[in-house]
Amino acid sequence: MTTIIDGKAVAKKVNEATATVVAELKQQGVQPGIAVIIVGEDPASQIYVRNKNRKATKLGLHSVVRQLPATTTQAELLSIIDDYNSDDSIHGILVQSPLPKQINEPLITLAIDPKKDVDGFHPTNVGKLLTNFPGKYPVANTPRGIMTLLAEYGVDPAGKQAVVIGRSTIVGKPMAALLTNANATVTIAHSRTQDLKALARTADILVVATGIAHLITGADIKPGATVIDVGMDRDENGKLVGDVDFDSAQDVAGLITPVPGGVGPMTIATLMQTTVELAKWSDLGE
Ligand SMILES: Nc1nc2c(c(=O)[nH]1)N[C@@H](CN(C=O)c1ccc(C(=O)N[C@@H](CCC(=O)O)C(=O)O)cc1)CN2
Ligand SMILES: [Mg+2]
Repeated sequence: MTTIIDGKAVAKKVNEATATVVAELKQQGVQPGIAVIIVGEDPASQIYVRNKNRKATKLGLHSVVRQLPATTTQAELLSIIDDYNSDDSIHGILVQSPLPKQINEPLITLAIDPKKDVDGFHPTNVGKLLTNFPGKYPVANTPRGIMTLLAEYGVDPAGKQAVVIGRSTIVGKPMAALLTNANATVTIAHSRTQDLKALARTADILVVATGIAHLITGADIKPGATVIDVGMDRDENGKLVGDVDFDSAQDVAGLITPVPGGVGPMTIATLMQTTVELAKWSDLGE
């Protein structure tokens, strides 16, 4: 029997908890605020940003979307980030990725106040994650959301073999750090990994974040493994599919996330959760 992990249901649960915390914070005179900056007209990014704004407003947050033209310069973007860094009504700042090529993305990440870095991409926060630093700091929302899914479905990473395919700053690297901190034995694989599929078959927990449609099939999965598909790809008919071939994989996996409806919904739910935490930590000094 394979369990299909219901990301929508878990996201709903996370959002309900967030709404409760927002109501408590408002009683104490604090309204958590998020600013999302988007540069250019990438259609997928437009949808994600609209969904973030809708969800934030629905949960009672103060939500600002700053739409900038694709021709925005590095200096202009830095100046806008600076404004939000010193705006007390904003607790979380997010610059939607990808950015146009004239923008130096690492320098943008560095410009965000680490205390308002709701994506958890600032090197200060990445360093804290990597060192399993004590205390409170933001962690990248997609991998954090995946940890929430694992916990909800009773998958304890401790002592397990985990393979993370993909080494991005948004998913692969923070995912590997979170699994390591949870006492899994973690291997990061990527496009230069030799015999990737044999490695995938060693995983008790397999996280796939490559952007290659159907890279992993049932034949590459250890029977009973937990398979987490972060991919959002288009197949030859333009249909949204994952990096895992769900049809063949679901016969082999113990637990598996679908695309859509698995990891995706957790990204925005966890983003809202993180924004509210940042507000709590800064305004209530927690
Ligand atoms: N600054 C950031 N940029 C980007 C991030 C990020 O975390 N921070 N992540 C992605 C895009 N993303 C949010 O920004 C995102 C992607 C997917 C989903 C989602 O809900 N997916 C659904 C399917 C949606 C569809 O039908 O197209 C699902 O998988 O069920 C939410 C947010 C890149 N940029
Ligand atoms: Mg404040």
